[in-house]
Amino acid sequence: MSSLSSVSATEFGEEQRHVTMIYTRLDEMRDRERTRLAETWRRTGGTPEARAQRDSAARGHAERLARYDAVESGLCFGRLDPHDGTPLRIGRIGIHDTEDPLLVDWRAPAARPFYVATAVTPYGVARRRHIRTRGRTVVGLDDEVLDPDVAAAAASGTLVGEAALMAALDAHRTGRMRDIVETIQAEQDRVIRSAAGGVLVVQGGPGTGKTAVALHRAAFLLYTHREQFSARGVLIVGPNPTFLRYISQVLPSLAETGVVLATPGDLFPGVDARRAEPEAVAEVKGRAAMVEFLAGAVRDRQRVPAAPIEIVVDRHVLRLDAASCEPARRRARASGRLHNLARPIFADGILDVLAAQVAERIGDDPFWDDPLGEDDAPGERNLLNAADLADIRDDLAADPGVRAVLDELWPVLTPQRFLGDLYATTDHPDLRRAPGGGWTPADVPLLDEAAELLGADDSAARAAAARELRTRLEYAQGVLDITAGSKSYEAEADDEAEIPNIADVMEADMLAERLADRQWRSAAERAAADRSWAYGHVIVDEAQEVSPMAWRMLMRRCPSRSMTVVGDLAQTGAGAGAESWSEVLSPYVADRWRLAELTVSYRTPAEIMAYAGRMIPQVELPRPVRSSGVEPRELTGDLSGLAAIVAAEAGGGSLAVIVGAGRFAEVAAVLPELGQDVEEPAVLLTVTQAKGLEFDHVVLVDPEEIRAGSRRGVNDLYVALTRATQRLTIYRTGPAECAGGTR
Ligand SMILES: Nc1ncnc2c1ncn2[C@@H]1O[C@H](COP(=O)(O)OP(=O)(O)OP(=O)(O)O)[C@@H](O)[C@H]1O
Repeated sequence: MSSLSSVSATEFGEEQRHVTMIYTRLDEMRDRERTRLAETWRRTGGTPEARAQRDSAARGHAERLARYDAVESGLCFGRLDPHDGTPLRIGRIGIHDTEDPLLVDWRAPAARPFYVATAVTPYGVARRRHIRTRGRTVVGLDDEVLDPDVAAAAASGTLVGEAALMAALDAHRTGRMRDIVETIQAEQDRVIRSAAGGVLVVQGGPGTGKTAVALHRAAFLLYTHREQFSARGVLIVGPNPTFLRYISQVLPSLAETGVVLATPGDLFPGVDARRAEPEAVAEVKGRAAMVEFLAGAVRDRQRVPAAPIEIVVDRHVLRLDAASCEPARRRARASGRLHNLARPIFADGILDVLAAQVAERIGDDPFWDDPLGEDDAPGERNLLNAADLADIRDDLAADPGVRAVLDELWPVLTPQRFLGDLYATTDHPDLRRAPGGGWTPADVPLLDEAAELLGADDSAARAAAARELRTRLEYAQGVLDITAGSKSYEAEADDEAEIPNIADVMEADMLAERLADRQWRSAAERAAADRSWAYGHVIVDEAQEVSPMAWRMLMRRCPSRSMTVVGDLAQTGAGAGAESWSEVLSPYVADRWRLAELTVSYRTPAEIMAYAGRMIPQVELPRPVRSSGVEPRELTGDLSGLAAIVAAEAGGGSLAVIVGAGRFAEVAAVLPELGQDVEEPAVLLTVTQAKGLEFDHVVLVDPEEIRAGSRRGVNDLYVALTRATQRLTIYRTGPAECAGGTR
């Protein structure tokens, strides 16, 4: 077992000197970036390409500066003393002094023993030290001697850096999640450093650190595969904007900024899905059956006339009916193209039908079988040739009446128009709604599905891209010609003859590609604006809430299937949420996914966990790592009593009042000062809103109503019971005669 050792004043001083040296080096790095940034901005003018290069260089300097600022607090937090060799300091980023590492990045392989070494498996480490700092001052050192000879060395379940861990867990919550880089536990470290490829599912009860682990894994992957993942971007999906705000500071504090945080409702660029709708409707929209429903609705928009249609073109009355249009529809469908891309085939077929009717009227030769009388040879029945027919088709294609009929029979559709029209006309009772009024989060996967079914007529965009590529190629060729010219001139000096020139190492098309890649927007920004962007890695948090339709959309964003799926099936609240990971994943990766389980709850104290165990004995709970010494209390009273409790708690750490959705309005009326901004000291939330969050003190109103409130009421109650880090109050609103009383 590891043992704590006392630290002498000399050692304290030595540690302070080293920490000061690291900060001095950080200051130098910062100054250098600041100077470079200023120099870059001073460079003005030049070609558009030179300006773009300057912008991109400036962006790089600014990002590095921001990174150095972000790691200021707790820059160096650990030290490993090997049995032989020099000690290693572990910190938020790697810092070198000439050859030697002053500070090893926590993600580097050399830092790993800091998180996983135990007395049983010390990885060559004799001592592990947690360094606590305030500002730049060392305020505490916690040492563990990893001694395999100490008795009872088989202590499994040993907490790594227990003092530092307990200090972190007991700290007040602020409404912003903190990183756990100083106290990552061994089972968490294994998940964080798991290989990037394939789908990794991280299952664990509330408070086991799933979110924390997912975010640190993002930082680890970006560090380990920087090229690959910063070019394609990493997407982190969370259940709602409040949750994303709650976790938004973690990656910046780990000096990683190039990550896209989004809810599933944010993933259709150009659509702001804020409209609310009943859970039952969202559930219907999330079902896998919507795939067929939408596909059927697209086919329904590929029509033939139910009754004959007449179109007047140049005084000719032309007719279309089901029989004459059916071959065009068959041919368009058989092409296998998506709806919008198959429309030209359908239109061609219809124009053929109409052109034939016009030709029959104006080109018919009544004397075709006896053109000059007597025994003259028969001619063509129709006087028009192929060119005449083509002219007729062109005229028809431009005719507004014909175009209107084509739009009626096979309209070119955007996903928004298609879905809005479908909702307005469907006889599905849950889905029918008037046009307009915006989109809900559950509409977004349907818009995405519709986009896949409809296809974009991107011929104009492709032509523009081809034009741009030509321009880039010409420009690149120009650059190569100029540098090749300057080479032959400079090569007169012998010593420069060996210096390779850009024209020697790069073809024009390669250079053109580089120029295209070097965009001024970051990969994360470009990804967020592009529906068809393929991310390098996708992390889905609270993944149990994701509906089958939303999974389809997420999988489209990650064709490489390099994914981390984080959740707890026992907490599923959404009607369309998951009950089994294999059910969720098998359509995409069959059984090729791996499971990691987290078993220890770092949030919920033993007293609250035991209480939860009594309330919901059917749920298997994670093992709490600490106790608060405070038993949950049960109170009964009316709603004004609730207001009194909230008022009495003011200033005692973060507080959340959690209610079932059905009681929200009523409770909000008596607690008007409470909003939903989790950075405020006290908030009022529904269970769904509280998912993934935590507070020092939770007041849970009428738990039995939450349990009875939905098909997944037990899961909701489980979520609500496990949000507190210190204290839990159960408040039951009893009959009037109990008003204000407690029991
Ligand atoms: N190794 C650790 N060191 C310090 N704090 C930790 C550690 N692991 C988890 N925590 C803390 O425990 C709390 C719960 O973590 P987190 O929110 O990641 O759990 P979760 O499994 O996602 O919970 P839920 O299922 O409720 O969403 C957070 O405050 C987190 O910072």
